[in-house]
Amino acid sequence: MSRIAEIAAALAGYDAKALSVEGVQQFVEQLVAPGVPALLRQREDVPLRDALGRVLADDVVSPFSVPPHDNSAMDGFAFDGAALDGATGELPLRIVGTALAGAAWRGEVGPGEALRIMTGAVMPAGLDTVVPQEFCTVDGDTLHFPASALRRGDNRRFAGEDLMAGSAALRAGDRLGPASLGLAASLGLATLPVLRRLRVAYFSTGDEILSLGDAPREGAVYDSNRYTVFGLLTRLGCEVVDLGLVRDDPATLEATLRRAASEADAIITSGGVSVGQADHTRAVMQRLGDMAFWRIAMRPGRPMAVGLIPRDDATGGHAVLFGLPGNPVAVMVTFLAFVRPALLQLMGCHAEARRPPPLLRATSATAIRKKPGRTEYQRGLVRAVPGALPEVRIAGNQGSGVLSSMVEANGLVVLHHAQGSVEPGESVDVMMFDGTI
Ligand SMILES: Nc1nc2c(c(=O)[nH]1)N[C@H]1C(S)=C(S)[C@@H](COP(=O)(O)OP(=O)(O)OC[C@H]3O[C@@H](n4cnc5c(N)ncnc54)[C@H](O)[C@@H]3O)O[C@H]1N2
Ligand code: MOO
Repeated sequence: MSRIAEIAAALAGYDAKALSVEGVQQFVEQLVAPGVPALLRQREDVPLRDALGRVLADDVVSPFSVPPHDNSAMDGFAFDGAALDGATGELPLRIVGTALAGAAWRGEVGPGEALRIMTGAVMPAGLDTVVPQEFCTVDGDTLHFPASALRRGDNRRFAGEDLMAGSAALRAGDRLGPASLGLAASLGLATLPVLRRLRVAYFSTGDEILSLGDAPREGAVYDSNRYTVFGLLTRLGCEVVDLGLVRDDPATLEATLRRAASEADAIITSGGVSVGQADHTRAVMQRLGDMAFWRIAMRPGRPMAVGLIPRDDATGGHAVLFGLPGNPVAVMVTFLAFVRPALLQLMGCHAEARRPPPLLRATSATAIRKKPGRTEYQRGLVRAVPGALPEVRIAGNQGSGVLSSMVEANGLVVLHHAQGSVEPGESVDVMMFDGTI
């Protein structure tokens, strides 16, 4: 049985003509899963800066505690906080020396004494409290501060409060961001083991599409999808293979798909997956690969194809194909809903790193018409409202060819499958883009 038929047979209530968004997500997760282990074996060590945006191959265990010693969180004076017990009014302490960050203080600090200390300097044994210098008056070698200004233990940072020796600092499958790089650096690591970057090939189809540089022609539009897809893949950290604009001709389409499958782990096409008569795309995909053509209960993004295109070599491997609908906003929404999680899975990310951006609750400033029975994604502009839920306003024309409203928007209002129309003032879920798409 083909892999597509196998997954379809195992999914309760599967209907290729009426799939829910969640049904597609489950299907795609199962489709890409068998390809993941082979990719996980391909790894390299890279200098720390080059690890930004890559997926970590192994857990990183902290070889020592960070910070390595108890230290001061403030510039001020360290002392034994027992002096605060029952104290009222001004507390006098005798200053016996200075501890600078980076150099341990070797002397003794006894009862009634304090040590001038800088932020980050090691707390000497027996001292547990730091009074910030703003609270203090210094008179010769004597220090005064109001006892009520602090409590015992204030302004001391504990050894290991960031990382304990032996604890997991970073987890295999993490997507490494700026904080991860900094954390690795705090452990003294100059390189990190990362997984191979995922290679994704993409092309556009359609005889009415123009490449940049072509003269405008009646009835034709410029190829915007290839640039949107480039941006989406690059942000995800993929290596991109741009196979250009492909004419709607079976031989060229077949040659391009074969090349894409041999060069890449995944393929993204746009256009030609609906029911139009002139489209050869569907037929060629079906002939070459193990494919499903769906109508999804969502808007935009109703028609979509998914499948496996075998490689021409002897490995028996295949590339995962996502045939996205041609309309430019449908490309972005189907990418966010289905392609992004699948590519993150292939990249070796663990389940948490594959999650979609969290949904934010916002008050709709606009009436929204919506039929129950499909998931809708409307472009919205969210703004903060002091003391209340954020407000979201539907941005511009919602036609699935209208990219300008996507540029204007900062999030997608997610109208769930069973949800109906929304009145102004009702609250809705919004998925903020936040650098994701
Ligand atoms: N009778 C039906 N017609 C349509 C249906 C349907 O179910 N029944 N679905 C509609 C929906 S929804 C969509 S989405 C589109 C998807 O069609 P295709 O994937 O076959 O895409 P095309 O027909 O090739 O193009 C659709 C639209 O997008 C423009 N386009 C295509 N590629 C690009 C590109 N690279 N850059 C910019 N714009 C592009 C193209 O010019 C068309 O306007 O089908 C509906 N029809
Ligand atoms: O998928 Mo079409 O409206 O979803 O653009």
